[in-house]
This record gives sequence, structure tokens and C-alpha cells, in this order.
Amino acid sequence: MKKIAVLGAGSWGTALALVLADNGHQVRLWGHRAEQIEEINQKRTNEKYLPGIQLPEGIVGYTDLCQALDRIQTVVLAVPTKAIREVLRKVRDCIREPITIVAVSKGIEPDTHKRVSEMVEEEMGELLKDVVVLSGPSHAEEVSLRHPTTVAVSAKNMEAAECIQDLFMNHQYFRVYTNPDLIGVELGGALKNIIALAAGISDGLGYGDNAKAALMTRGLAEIARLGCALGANPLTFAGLTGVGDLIVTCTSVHSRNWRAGHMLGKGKKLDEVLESMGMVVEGVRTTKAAYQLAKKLGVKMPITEVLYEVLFAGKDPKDAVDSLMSRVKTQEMDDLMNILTEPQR
Ligand SMILES: NC(=O)C1=CN([C@@H]2O[C@H](COP(=O)(O)OP(=O)(O)OC[C@H]3O[C@@H](n4cnc5c(N)ncnc54)[C@H](OP(=O)(O)O)[C@@H]3O)[C@@H](O)[C@H]2O)C=CC1
Ligand SMILES: O=C(CO)COP(=O)(O)O
Repeated sequence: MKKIAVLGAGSWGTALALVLADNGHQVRLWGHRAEQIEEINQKRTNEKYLPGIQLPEGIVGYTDLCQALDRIQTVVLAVPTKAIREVLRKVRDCIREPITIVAVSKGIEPDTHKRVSEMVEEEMGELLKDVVVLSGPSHAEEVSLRHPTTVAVSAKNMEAAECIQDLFMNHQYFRVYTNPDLIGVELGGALKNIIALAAGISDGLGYGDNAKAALMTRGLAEIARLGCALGANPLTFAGLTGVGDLIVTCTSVHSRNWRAGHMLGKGKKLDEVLESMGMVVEGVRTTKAAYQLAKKLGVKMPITEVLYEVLFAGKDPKDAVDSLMSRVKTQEMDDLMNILTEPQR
């Protein structure tokens, strides 16, 4: 039995706290809203983020970050990517010994183009023992119902990743693989959110399965192109953190990214969509980061480019689809063959 702190009492932090508590660990779930933490401790529910779920006794809610981190060696970081730097700066003020951070957020930072593990390294410096990334097809809503789920963990230090594999592995419903390709694991989880937004738009416009299959397949091609330009192993994109997460996010009503896209396709404006969601839609910031990266590296990402125009330049979603369909003819496997035959960085 270990003591673990989970930072971020939203959907994913609470669902992962539940897995860890089911595995017999003592879990301190930190959140910044007093009334929500009181609800977790008094009623054993977190109705806003996981309606109808009864939380195990092994989870104790905290609003005081330093208390939550007292004598803790392993921290699960489950806040939106936008909040990571701010939260880690507070963490640094609470601890004296290096800790292991399990990073479960999915995104790329605009402008710096940092992956989550890179942001963690930058912010924690010498107070970081290891950063392990956990990613894969895993909606919090289904994990909290204890429905069978698979994820992968990755790190520069694979021994640390194996320890985290053991921590989360639950033989009834939560199966954890290791994957040594840290870059690929992080990029697959972050970039699929862009395609999920696009798939939601397509569904919102009333297009059918053909259009969504096209977006998912050609989306995976552009994820792999950018990923490989950044040093990922192309095979990772055929795994859980690549196509696996792409499937779950593009085809599920649980997905916040798909739901936001669906509203955009129905004609709502981005601001009102984000306001009405009440939960993080990571794909919006990641679209900006991927658009910038694609331009910088000269990587073709047509779906990301038109989505960027829809989100940030007022392009009509229907016109975005038309501009994708009217592109010059090309050979389907051209770039993919280059990825598979050229040595990766
Ligand atoms: N939900 C899922 O199924 C999965 C999510 N993820 C990833 O996990 C990350 C978190 O997502 P998710 O849990 O869904 O997001 P939610 O929107 O459900 O929850 C985010 C939580 O973080 C809190 N938060 C936001 N900013 C801060 C801050 N500055 N300080 C402290 N707490 C803060 C929010 O508080 P408040 O209530 O005040 O907004 C909320 O409790 C994302 O990167 C997402 O991509 C990964 C896999 C699955
Ligand atoms: O990453 C997820 C599932 O694996 C959750 O996706 P959303 O953030 O779109 O809900």
C-alpha cells in the first residue's frame, strides 16, 4: 500500500484516484474548490465531474496542497495542460525531496511546443525524480464504472514506468502496458484531440460514417507525419496511445473534444461552446500548437490547418470540409512510405 497524491479533482483525476483506491492505496485527491472537496469527503461523490459514481473510502479530498503532499513520493498530475505550470510552481513550494510525477494530461503547449513531460521537467528541476506519462483510450466515465480499459505508460527511465504500471494495474478492469517511445506516446494522446474536434464538426454538419472514417484515417496519417518529424516511432501510432485513443475520442459522446466539435458543426461559436462545456477541451490549444509546429517543420497537416482556420480565423465549418475535399490529387501512401523507410531522428 502506498500513499499517492492526485492533483486535479476533475473527471480524470477522480477516476484515476478511484483506480488507485481500488488497488488498495491511500489516495489524497487535491482540488482547489472547497465545496467540491467537502462533497468528496462528506458524500463520497463528485457529481459535477463523475455523476452517479460512489467514491471508495480510500480517497480523501484535500484543498491544502502542502498537506496533500506531506510525505508523498508519487504524484499524479491531472490538471488541464494550461494549468500545469501554475500548479507545479505551487508544488515546488511544498516539497523538499524529489518526487515522481505521473503526467496524465494530453496536450502540447502553444508557442513553446513543449510536451507535458517537458513542461514537468522544466518546472520541477532538481525536485523531479522521474516523470512517467500515462495515456491511452480511457474515458473517465467508463473507468469510474470499472469497465475494461487499457492504457500505456512511458518514461525516459523505464524502470520508473514499470513501477507506475504496477501501481495502476488492476486485473479486473484497468490493464497497463509499457511503451518505451515517450515522444510517440505523448504526441498520440495530444494530437488525437485535434482530429476528435474535426470528427465532431463533421457529425454536427450531418455528414456520416464515410466522412468520419476519412477524417480518422487521414488524421492518423498527419499525426504520424508530425510525430515522426519530432522523433516518435511510427509504430506507436498504431498502438493504444495512437489509433486506440483516436478511435475512442472520435467515436464517443463522452469525448469533450468530439462534443465541442459537434456544437461547432451545429453552428455555435467557439466561445459559447467552451463556456457551455464546463470541462477542459484540450484540442483547441493543441490545434494552435500543432499548426505552429507543422509550419515550422514543413509538415503537411491539412486537417489541422483547416481546423485552425475554423477555430481561430472564423472559417465556416462547411467551407473547411469543402477545402479538404478540393485539394489536389495525391497518392494515399506517399508520406507514410517515407516515414516507414527513412531513419527517424
Ligand atoms: N476526462 C478524461 O476521460 C480524460 C482526460 N485526460 C486528460 O486529463 C486532463 C484533465 O482532464 P479532465 O479531468 O477531463 O478535465 P476536467 O475539466 O474534468 O477537470 C479539470 C480539473 O482541473 C481543475 N483545475 C483547472 N485549473 C486548475 C488550477 N489552476 N489549479 C487547480 N485545479 C485546476 C479543475 O477545477 P475547476 O472545477 O475549478 O474547473 C477541474 O477540477 C486533460 O489534459 C485531459 O486531456 C486524459 C484521459 C482521459
Ligand atoms: O483522452 C480521452 C480519452 O482517452 C478523453 O478525451 P476528451 O478530452 O475528448 O474527453
